[in-house]
Amino acid sequence: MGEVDLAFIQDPEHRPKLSPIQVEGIPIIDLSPITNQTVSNLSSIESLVKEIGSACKEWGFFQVINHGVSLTLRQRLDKASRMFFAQTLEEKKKVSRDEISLIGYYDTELTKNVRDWKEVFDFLAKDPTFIPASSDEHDDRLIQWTNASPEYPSNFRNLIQEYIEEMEKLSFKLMELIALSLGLEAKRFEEFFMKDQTSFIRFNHYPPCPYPHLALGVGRHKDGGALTILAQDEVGGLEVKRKADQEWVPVKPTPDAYIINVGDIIQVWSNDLYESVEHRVMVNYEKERFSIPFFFNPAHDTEVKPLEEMTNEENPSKYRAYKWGKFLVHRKGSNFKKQNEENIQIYHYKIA
Ligand SMILES: O=C(O)CCC(=O)C(=O)O
Ligand SMILES: [Fe+2]
Repeated sequence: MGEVDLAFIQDPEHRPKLSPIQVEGIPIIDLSPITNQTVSNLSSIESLVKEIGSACKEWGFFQVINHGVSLTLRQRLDKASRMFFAQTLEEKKKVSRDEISLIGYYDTELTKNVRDWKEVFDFLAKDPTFIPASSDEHDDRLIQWTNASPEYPSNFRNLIQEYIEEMEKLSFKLMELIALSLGLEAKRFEEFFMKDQTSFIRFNHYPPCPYPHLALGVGRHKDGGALTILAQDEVGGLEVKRKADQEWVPVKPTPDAYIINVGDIIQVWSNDLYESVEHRVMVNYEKERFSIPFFFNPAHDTEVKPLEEMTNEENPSKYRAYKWGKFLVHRKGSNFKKQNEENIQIYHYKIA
């Protein structure tokens, strides 16, 4: 691709700095106190809970090590994902997203109306997943999203399913730690994810880009769900907007670590105590990059609003309730088609 395709070009204020500042990055948290154990013995994990709480408050992002997810499994999945993307476009399009089931392969995703320099393959944790038929609040119809099953590599589907189980286990543990850090019962969030979860995993491939100073792999955005668990490879490119000074800070790859970020739903549940932080992905002139985020999302009919325990007379609820499924459908629509307005954001539900 020699010529610049304008669809990918970011407005000047959103273009990346190719040599980002080298600074102390997001905290690295050692999960060994809870690996292979239940989060029941509060005293042994007190300092871990504090670390999680400060990371959520100060950064909205952290990395975890000693998380209990098998490295071999991660490596096998990573290899399978590379094999999948190395196929011809024609092969990959056999498992394309369609207008009904917005899950599968896609290479023309937009973030805030600018095209991302990437191709993706999405796979649901629960098949089928129930989703509202439209974002119209008066429309009660539901549809089902289902997974497309890639034929190649032949073990891809099984590996994905095995890995999703690990991601779910880790997500539940992290949600318990986050609940404790907010002064809530460890299992406070469990009910939202027990039935009809809308979680999904995404395989991202960012090919080398001839104009990395103008385009982004993923434009600046906040994750709309509850929690994201990201595996990035050794190339690097993820940047997080540091809350302290609004600088874009690179997240340096740490071998076998997962990057965790709080999504919009936790921001609302916590009544803004924790914030869903903006991030973006830079692309690279020479190197391709792969990443695998797992988006831990509640059931479509979850009514998202600040938890009662997080509000009181001095600190009233900062958001009106909204239905997660409606938000998700609205957001997905804007990733699919260019729109004349900004895509849906939680601040649209903010009580002034
Ligand atoms: O590839 C990455 O490092 C992050 C991707 C991301 O932020 C997303 O897919 O929401
Ligand atoms: Fe993201």
